[in-house]
Amino acid sequence: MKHPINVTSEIGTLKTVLLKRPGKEVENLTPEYLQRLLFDDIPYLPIIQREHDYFAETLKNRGTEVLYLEKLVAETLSDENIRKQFVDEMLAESQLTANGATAVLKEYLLSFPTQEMVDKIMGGVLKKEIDTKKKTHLYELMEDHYPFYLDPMPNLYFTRDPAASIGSGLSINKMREPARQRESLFMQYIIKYHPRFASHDVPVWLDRDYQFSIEGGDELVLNDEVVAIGVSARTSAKAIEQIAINLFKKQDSFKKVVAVEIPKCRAFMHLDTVFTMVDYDKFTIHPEIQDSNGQMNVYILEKGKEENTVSISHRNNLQEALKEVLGLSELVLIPCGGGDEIAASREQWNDGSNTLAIAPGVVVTYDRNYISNELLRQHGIEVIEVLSSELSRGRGGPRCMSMPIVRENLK
Ligand SMILES: NC(=O)NCCC[C@H](N)C(=O)O
Repeated sequence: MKHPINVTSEIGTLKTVLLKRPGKEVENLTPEYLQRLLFDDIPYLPIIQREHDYFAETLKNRGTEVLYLEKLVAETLSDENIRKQFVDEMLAESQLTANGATAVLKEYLLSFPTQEMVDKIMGGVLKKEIDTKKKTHLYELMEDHYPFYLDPMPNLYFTRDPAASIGSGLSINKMREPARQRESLFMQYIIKYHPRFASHDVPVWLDRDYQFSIEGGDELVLNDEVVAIGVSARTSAKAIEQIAINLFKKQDSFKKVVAVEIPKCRAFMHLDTVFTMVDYDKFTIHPEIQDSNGQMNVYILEKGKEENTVSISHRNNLQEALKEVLGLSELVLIPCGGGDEIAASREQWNDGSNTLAIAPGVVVTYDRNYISNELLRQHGIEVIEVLSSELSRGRGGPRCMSMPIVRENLK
């Protein structure tokens, strides 16, 4: 059987992708905890599901195999011992909001059939679901208005971020925000125990035990030699240097990691919210990541002379740096919102720069970003629009909502 992971570009024809259909976790959002759970509003579940199904159908209609995270996890946990081990680990990482809840929660979760258990872990467990027994301890008698034992994971439909396929392996990410840190545990189990992956010894370039954060929205595989990684609010310079060292050592096709520094703010949380690749020589960009002279900090990391080191050189122009590393004489940056101050800002907020390429020059985008979409078309890109009223409330677009597992290699 062929190796189960193969991603050697951002734009090669998308053969297999991992999605997560939004579920109960989205309905467990309340205004009080929105900020902490990294949402700006509460999506309406039936509509966000309809929009997500439309997104999945769009990909399937173009020949992409769609895998669902929630199904892979349930399949992974079909063995009783692995299931118990997973629940233990998940509970240990869940910073339970009441002392002594672990044992009772474990029993509760394991009482469900596996798929229901997985959906419950993802959706969150309310205290009132299991608070039936007589309260005997002081802490149990104390008034506590926090509703959850296990927090919901509403950001799971952004499958891009907890892990990223690079070449034949992946990074399983230490995520920056507490609200998302448990998400990458699912991928760790899938890679280790799911029959599709387990027997293939999938290389892990950086795993979730690494001390410094990195998220998939910052990791862009430009070709089989070059990876671009955003230095962002979510991804640290230290993790970038370490993954570069590991990639140069273990996967010999990768020669360069381009670290692109972007402003550290909520609207630009990952590199892919302001910059994506749409064709061999075309990228979307949100103009605000460059200064008034069109400059920004870009660092090129290459294998160092000593073992486990990198050599680093600085550039201050993204377009020129990309031409250099990709060996191109011309390269186009297509500005989000056409560069108009208001349109750019509005459409970037709604992920106008966050395109998912499904083949060279073919992208999936949100329908609401009509100015950016039109501009992409004017540059010869085929733009396939998907519905976005509710999906966009989580602050991520088509690239964020998809984790490529297999892409065709570029010729
Ligand atoms: N790659 C991405 O930019 N993903 C979007 C993540 C949105 C999510 N609400 C978050 O704040 O992490």
